[in-house]
Amino acid sequence: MPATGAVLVVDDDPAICVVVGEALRRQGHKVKTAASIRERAALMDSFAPDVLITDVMLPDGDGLDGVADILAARPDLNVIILSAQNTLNTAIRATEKGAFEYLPKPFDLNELTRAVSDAIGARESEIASEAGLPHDGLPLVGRSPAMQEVYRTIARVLSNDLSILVLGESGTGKELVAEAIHSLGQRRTKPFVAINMAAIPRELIEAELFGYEKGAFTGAHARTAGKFEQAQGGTLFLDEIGDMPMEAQTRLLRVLQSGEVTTVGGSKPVRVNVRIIAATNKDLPTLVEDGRFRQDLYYRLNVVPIALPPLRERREDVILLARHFLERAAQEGLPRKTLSDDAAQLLMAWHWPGNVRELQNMMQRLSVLTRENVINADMLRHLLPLDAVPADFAAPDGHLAHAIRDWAKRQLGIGLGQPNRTLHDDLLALVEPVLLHEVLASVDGNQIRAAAILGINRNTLRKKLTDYGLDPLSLRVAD
Ligand SMILES: Nc1ncnc2c1ncn2[C@@H]1O[C@H](COP(=O)(O)OP(=O)(O)OP(=O)(O)O)[C@@H](O)[C@H]1O
Repeated sequence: MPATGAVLVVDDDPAICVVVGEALRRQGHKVKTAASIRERAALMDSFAPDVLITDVMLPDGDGLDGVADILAARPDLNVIILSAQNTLNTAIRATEKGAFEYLPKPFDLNELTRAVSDAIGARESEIASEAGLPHDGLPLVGRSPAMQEVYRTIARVLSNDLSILVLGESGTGKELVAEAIHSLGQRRTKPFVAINMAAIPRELIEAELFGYEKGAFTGAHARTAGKFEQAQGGTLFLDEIGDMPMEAQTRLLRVLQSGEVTTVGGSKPVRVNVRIIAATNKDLPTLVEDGRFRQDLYYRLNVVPIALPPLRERREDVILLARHFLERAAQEGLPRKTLSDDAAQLLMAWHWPGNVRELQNMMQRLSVLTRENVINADMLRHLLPLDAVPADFAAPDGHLAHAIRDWAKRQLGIGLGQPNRTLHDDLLALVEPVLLHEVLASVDGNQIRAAAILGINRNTLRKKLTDYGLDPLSLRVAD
């Protein structure tokens, strides 16, 4: 039996209070709801919950403000933050305030109820320290679910020294993630040192990493500290770790195990205290299988993996990133440019083989090269290889976006003056059954596989099928 307790749900959306409240009551929890910070304060005293679930944007202020004070008075309380502002900033603020869990909206109800059970079960909940982290100038842009997952993991590793392995194609932001962990974490006053295994001749890697003594090899004129020593107290970023030669891997493993480095040609070990963040665009398990990467080193580095998906798998971030880079160019003194709707569509349709780096370069070029202030699709086509967008790729997405725009315009026209419209749900009710049907049909009605492809929980899928009256059995291919 999962542990049960008293839960206070604070959200100004009555629908969320009802749905979440019901789900928690079904699990045996006692639930009360509040719609504002004022109501929350009153119930904190009279109801004394074990878990507080609170939204951030509340009618009378920021739901996160005050959470640290509540926790100071009730250190045993577990706080779960819900937020529609799905940025790294919110994730970090939530963790800073000592929140047990942060769930971006829209959240999965099963995930929320599980978080409540975990919170009540975990008497020793890990409350992150009041580190006083900076809130401005956060480097990572993007609000896609994939980036939110990245933010949540970053927020969780700021107050510890666990080794991180950042995975992702070239240009997805792996180094930026490493820098963010360093500059927001407890080592931020110490050095961040990066070394790229693919950029250094193989025979020099050990000397670069561990340093060398005078005369260790031709040209070694003086004792030189390696990257480990340079990063003392801080963070060492080992980029392209999959390209590290085997001998260097063995030596690296020994350093990680002993916490000591010995320079090339030296004999006296030096104690080092560095946090390791490694990154690769290679499939390390395959390299391990092929005998090209040490399995023990892989396990040592892969304590907390952070996977950055390619940009084409988080298209909702493309426009946000594009605008961010145009704005940055403007701040650097280049003319300020904006994107027209059709330019934005074209950018969304491109498959971004070079990921965020490609998008960034493109925006910089546009800032310099276009004379007009508004960049339209024709200018993009003229200047950039975007006319190479494959027809079968761009067209369906483009048509879909057009269709949705037309539909939304129509609905907004119809709905003028009518309150309580539910446009978002109406659209979902139109498109979701089609998506579910196609995916289920592609896997012969197998709900487990369909849920995996869709990236949603199996129970969520089952509920949606019931809601839409879809029958997966009818999709089975007859033998
Ligand atoms: N989410 C993001 N928000 C803002 N800028 C980003 C983001 N992701 C990447 N960038 C920018 O894109 C460029 C490429 O990112 P980065 O160098 O971190 O990628 P990488 O995955 O380490 O690439 P490589 O594997 O080629 O070393 C950088 O200039 C970085 O600042």
